Amino acid sequence: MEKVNARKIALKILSDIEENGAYSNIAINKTLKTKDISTLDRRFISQLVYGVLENKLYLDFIIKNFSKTKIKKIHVDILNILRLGLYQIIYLDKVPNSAAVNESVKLAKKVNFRLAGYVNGILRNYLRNSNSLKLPNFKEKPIEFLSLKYSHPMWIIENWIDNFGIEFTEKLLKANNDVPNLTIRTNKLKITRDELLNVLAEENVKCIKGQYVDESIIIKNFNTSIENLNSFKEGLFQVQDEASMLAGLILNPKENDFVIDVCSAPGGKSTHIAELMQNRGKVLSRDIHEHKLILINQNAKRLGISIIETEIYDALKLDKSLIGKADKVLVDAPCSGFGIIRRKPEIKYLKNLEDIKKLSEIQYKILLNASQYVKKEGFLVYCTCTIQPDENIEVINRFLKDNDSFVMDNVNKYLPNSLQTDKNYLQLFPHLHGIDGFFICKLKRIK
Ligand SMILES: C[S@@+](CC[C@H](N)C(=O)[O-])C[C@H]1O[C@@H](n2cnc3c(N)ncnc32)[C@H](O)[C@@H]1O
Repeated sequence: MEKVNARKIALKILSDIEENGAYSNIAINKTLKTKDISTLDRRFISQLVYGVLENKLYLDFIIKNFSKTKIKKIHVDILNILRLGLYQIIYLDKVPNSAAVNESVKLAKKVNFRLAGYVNGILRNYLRNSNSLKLPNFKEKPIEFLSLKYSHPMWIIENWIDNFGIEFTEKLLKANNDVPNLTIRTNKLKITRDELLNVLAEENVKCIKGQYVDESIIIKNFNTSIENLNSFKEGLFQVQDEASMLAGLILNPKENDFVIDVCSAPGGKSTHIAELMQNRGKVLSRDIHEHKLILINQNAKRLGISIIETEIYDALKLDKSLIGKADKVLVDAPCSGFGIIRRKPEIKYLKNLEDIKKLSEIQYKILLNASQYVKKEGFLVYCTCTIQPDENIEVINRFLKDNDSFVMDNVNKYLPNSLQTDKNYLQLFPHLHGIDGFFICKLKRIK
């Protein structure tokens, strides 16, 4: 195995995210898949990338304090080298401070020899004077304090305090910086969960049963690419969080149903739905992005599913040929993604309140079109991986106000005891449920 420089790889991934808008999970997987990297280095690279993204506002607060050059004027690689160095100093006990500084200086020399001294100066200055750095006082400036402590933009914190209260918000902010579980869904067309647990044990994968869903398995301490496992190649499972699996279970598709999934790529839910239907009937899986439809076909093939038909289609346009045709329709709408900040920490810095407003308009229009495809007595499930009420229950309330042919179908009958809710719909939060933040609501067409 060739010697790799984990910090250099982490730097490249961070700059790719910052400059090219890459998603962290995809950028990390892509890099780790193509390189022969030891388990230890994989873990270190992921830790560095996620650590910097999770704590970016706090790290930048420190840099602002010790740098004469304004943050915006610092070369992106040098800024990320500073963030990486500070992250190691503050959060990684196993990395000696001297190593964090020296390795950062070495990296800086490769970017621009003259800036190595600048990097060295800031990191050493922080080490000497870290005690002088104080966060704003919580009582006087709670939003600024929380924003820096947990590195979330102030507008999100204000919004969450308005919606959920301050104590709830702080717990949510803390959970958003935790490492999420890697969870997989047993492909029950091919294997039972118990059998899969044995197969994975033989492949030296440590795992336990999931918390809520019968087909779920949580993988522990796994740092090589999951796609290299034979069990994956043979289609015995699909990577999917339990929150997403619950959407399929709440839709509750039956054998020989006709199901339409209007925003379906990369096919996590479509393939689950097809499995729940015993691969009998039809799932029409649509998406606006053609390149993403390929992923659905690849997943379906690997999982041994033949009832999924993929089609490029803009869900904002009504397809008259499908009106009243489907037994069940799924709208897994494009959303802010604020339920999965643990998986993609960069998204908290990318969206603003205006984006949320625009998204809720799109979500409402997609829901309105999709509702027309549902047969009488058929069902419509609307879900998102966000916790914003304006993208979730407010979209549903607006829809129900305008459409008296639908009523809410209580989700409790599809849920385990530990997820029973006093609402008709399900809103999951990472700090309360230990899985992704997710919203799921089921509607029934009554006329
Ligand atoms: C939340 S993701 C779907 C995830 C998928 N259901 C799964 O479980 O794997 C939302 C999807 O909506 C798609 N999308 C966004 N706008 C769309 C539109 N106007 N019409 C159809 N699909 C759209 C995106 O390309 C994205 O794949």
